[in-house]
Amino acid sequence: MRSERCRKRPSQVYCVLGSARSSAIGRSVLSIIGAGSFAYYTVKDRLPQILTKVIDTIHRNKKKFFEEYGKEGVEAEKKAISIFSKLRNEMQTNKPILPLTDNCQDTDIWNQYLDYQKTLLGNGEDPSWFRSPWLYVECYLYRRIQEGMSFSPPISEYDVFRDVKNESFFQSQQAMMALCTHLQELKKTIASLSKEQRQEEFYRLLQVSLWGNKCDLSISGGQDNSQKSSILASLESLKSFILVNNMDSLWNTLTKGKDVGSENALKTRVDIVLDNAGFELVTDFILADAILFFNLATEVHFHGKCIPWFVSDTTKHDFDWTIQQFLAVNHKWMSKCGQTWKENLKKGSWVYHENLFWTLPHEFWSMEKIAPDLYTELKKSDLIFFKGDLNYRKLTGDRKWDFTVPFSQALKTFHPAPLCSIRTLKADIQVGLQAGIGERLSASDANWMVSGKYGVIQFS
Ligand SMILES: O=P(O)(O)OC[C@H]1O[C@](O)(CO)[C@@H](O)[C@@H]1O
Ligand SMILES: [Mn+2]
Repeated sequence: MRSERCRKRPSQVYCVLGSARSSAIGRSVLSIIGAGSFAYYTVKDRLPQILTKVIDTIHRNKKKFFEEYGKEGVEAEKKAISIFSKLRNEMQTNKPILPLTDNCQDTDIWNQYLDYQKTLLGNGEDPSWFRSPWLYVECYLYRRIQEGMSFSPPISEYDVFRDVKNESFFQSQQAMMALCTHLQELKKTIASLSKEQRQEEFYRLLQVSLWGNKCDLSISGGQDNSQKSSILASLESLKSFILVNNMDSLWNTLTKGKDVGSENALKTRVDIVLDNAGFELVTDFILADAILFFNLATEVHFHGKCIPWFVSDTTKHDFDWTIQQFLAVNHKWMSKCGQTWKENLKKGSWVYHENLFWTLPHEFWSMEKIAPDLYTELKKSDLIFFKGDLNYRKLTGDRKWDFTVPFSQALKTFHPAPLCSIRTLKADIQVGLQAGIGERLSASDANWMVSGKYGVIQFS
């Protein structure tokens, strides 16, 4: 039985297989083997914890399913719980990774990727939960959750992370209000701002968007991780935690050949590959709003996920829901923001895109082969922001690069347009550092790569 989510997807071009094989050559991939690594801890503790929360959420919604679908809804609840309990057991007992059976648009790509993983292991051995690349297994879990829901009609369309995403949104409302107020005040004074002041404001909002990335619900195992207070006041003190800060390159890219402040901006397109819904998404909206308002671009294109992903990642529903919340809230500046954002979408100066590639396990350097339509779309951009940790892992192939390897080298062949990662560090991978920095941090703080305390605004 195929779920709506599977069926209604726009048809997209995918080439199964392709050059993924050669991409594995070179640096070794972060693997789960070896107790003590962050990858091992993720699969041993964090992912089962997330799955347990999924089971609890489905159970908590039993009444709602009954009200919506009657007895069938309750049957579906039971079925989903049984599927996910079995899945948790597979994971915890290190069973082989199973092929998908749900017949969606990306099912074959996933299954061929599994075959490919098998060839990498050799000796006819099957990849298992603890004997596979970390990035692959973690992505696979979310795809299995999607499959489990598709086998549980009529509740298949239910987003098992919606409750926790919405809760986290409401927890950070104060911080959102502060941001919206700041933006509206900025808009009032814009005419009197010099080029340098505009630049300073742009930098401020970039940093807000960076620290917004602390708030993901995957690192916290699904526990509340929202931004409670205004982030603006903390920016100065957080500056020293930005390990790579290429904000000048971003400003130069967006202002090159332009008279900043003039109304007649040349057609310029910025893309934001979104990460988490909730506070982070709002920081991205604020940044996107300011980019248009400062005439740094004429269009902002957002890219979201087709299925619930890494707990808090933004889907189309989250995107629309967030704007709806802003429109409905009883706060002058929040609703003003909501109106502007709704109009932007209507006018086409904001555009939302979906593509299945974002919920595949592939490194971005295989995008051109696997999802050529998406690669072509991104080539139209003047600057692409990649938000968050998972995007960074996919940009750099989740490889054990030396800290000083240039970012553009770690991207291998992925160069659709000038791009920038805005990411707090939550996985043990980092490139493009000045010599000695990585070693110094490792000596003073064993968790510096996974705590979310450090960040990068890294341009290529
Ligand atoms: O929302 P983000 O920033 O992509 O982070 C996702 C999380 O998933 C991971 O990539 C793996 O669990 C972490 O490194 C990170 O905490
Ligand atoms: Mn995320």
